[in-house]
Amino acid sequence: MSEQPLRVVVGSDDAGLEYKNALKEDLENDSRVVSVVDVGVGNDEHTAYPHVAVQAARLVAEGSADRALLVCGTGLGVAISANKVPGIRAVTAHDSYSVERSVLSNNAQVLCFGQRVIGLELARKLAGEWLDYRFDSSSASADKVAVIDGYEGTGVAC
Ligand SMILES: O=C[C@H](O)[C@H](O)COP(=O)(O)O
Repeated sequence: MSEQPLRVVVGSDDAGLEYKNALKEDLENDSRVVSVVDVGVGNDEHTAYPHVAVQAARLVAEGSADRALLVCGTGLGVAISANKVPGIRAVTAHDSYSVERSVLSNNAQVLCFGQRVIGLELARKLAGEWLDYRFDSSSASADKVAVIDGYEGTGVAC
């Protein structure tokens, strides 16, 4: 049975613009993706990365999108920012195993890349792999993700 195609949000600051645009084009031409929403930045825009990352993460948190792919210089600032949105698990991952586990272990909905850290072709390959993974809510990892959620808000794990 084929997986449900994904609704993906893309976003970047000016330091990640080139990769964001390239990844967006890949996603738009990928049958595993049903829609791509670009929350910026556009050419010659200099919005600070937290604004873009939080806008993208909110779309995921409210259920308007399944995942977000964010790019800044390092992939760190967008991840930190996206994680401020309740319910969001955002990671920076620049290797294949971490990308896989970000979904299968952590049920992360947001993947972040650093344009100044990895090559474009590696970013494209990792993004392609990422689309194939789906979290298994019956896996042993699910209880651990629930613990993360339990800390959210109250600071006390359920
Ligand atoms: O994490 C932050 C990003 O890398 C951003 O693109 C660059 O931030 P800076 O200009 O503050 O170094």
